[in-house]
Amino acid sequence: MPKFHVYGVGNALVDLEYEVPDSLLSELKIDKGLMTLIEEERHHELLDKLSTYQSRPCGGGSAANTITAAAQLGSAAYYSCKVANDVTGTYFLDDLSASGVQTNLQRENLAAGHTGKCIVMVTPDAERSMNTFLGITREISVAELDEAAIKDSEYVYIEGYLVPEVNARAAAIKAREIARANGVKCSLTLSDGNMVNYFKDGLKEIIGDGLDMVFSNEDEARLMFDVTSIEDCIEGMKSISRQFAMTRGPKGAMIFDGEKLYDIPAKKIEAVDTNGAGDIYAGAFLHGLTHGMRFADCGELAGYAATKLVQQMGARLSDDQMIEVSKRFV
Ligand SMILES: Nc1ncnc2c1ncn2[C@@H]1O[C@H](COP(=O)(O)OP(=O)(O)OP(=O)(O)O)[C@@H](O)[C@H]1O
Ligand SMILES: O=C(O)C(=O)C[C@H](O)[C@H](O)CO
Repeated sequence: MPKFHVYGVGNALVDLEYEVPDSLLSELKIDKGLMTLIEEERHHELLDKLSTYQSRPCGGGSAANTITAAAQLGSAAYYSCKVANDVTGTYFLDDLSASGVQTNLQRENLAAGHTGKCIVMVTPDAERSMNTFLGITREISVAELDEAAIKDSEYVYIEGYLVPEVNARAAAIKAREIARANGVKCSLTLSDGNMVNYFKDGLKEIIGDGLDMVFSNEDEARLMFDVTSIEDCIEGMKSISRQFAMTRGPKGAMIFDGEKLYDIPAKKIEAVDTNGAGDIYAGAFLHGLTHGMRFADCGELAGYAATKLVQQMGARLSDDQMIEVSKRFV
């Protein structure tokens, strides 16, 4: 038995989440529903403009959300990432260790700098628009990978958000190569429309000659394969991965186990914040896959967890909430 069920690699970010009206997005020229990379100056400018709004920090980072969710459900999990020796970095690491996630980082050896932060603006339609200041995670590279841990894992999970920086992309590709050479399954999330729009070739480099499992929402799939119909998205997803899950917000998800396609509807609920919906979906799905659950049941578990998450603010559920999720699927 491998030591880890899931090994993730991605950005380490702490989210600062704000509930804002749509008019503020237009005023601040924010791309609605997308993730935009910003520099430190813009980060401070946005914080100033948001100073009259309530916010609370919360562990974020797409793959970190996924790996944490899997760990909360009981998976043995590892996360490769980079934080600085500041308050935000300590906050991020405390969060990971509270969920039992192992990492490559040692608190006494953290470099100086700024840990990455993501300003998440949530509008009344529950859509999240993100502005990310990567800080030190911009430097994530193959040095953050733990080859022995990858070899001792059942699944590697890579976030598409690693694609813009050459060194980060190299780490994603290396993680896939180590996995492939050692019979470890490899999965990826396409992450975001902007990543697909601007870095499609880089994502193709990460995908290589195909993966075991890919997570995408339907908009990302449309952009990735330059198609409009859901049928063409499905064909596109089949061309890059043996299995896949294509999430569709309130419509649920379409999942493919290599032979059969399942259309799994979502429960009708009132969503307040969709930040992290795709992340927790992937985490619960990977937990199911690595714990002998049938493929369709992984989709049910993932959808249940994601639908629970979007009914509250923040990208993560508490340990107690995750225990409730897991109890429904024993
Ligand atoms: N409005 C909603 N009602 C019910 N379930 C929802 C809703 N929005 C999201 N979900 C659940 O979350 C899953 C993932 O949602 P979605 O397709 O929006 O992911 P995403 O776009 O990757 O999210 P994000 O990028 O914000 O993490 C859906 O398959 C569904 O189970
Ligand atoms: O911007 C990135 O790189 C992200 O991964 C953003 C995350 O999805 C965000 O922190 C959500 O928790």
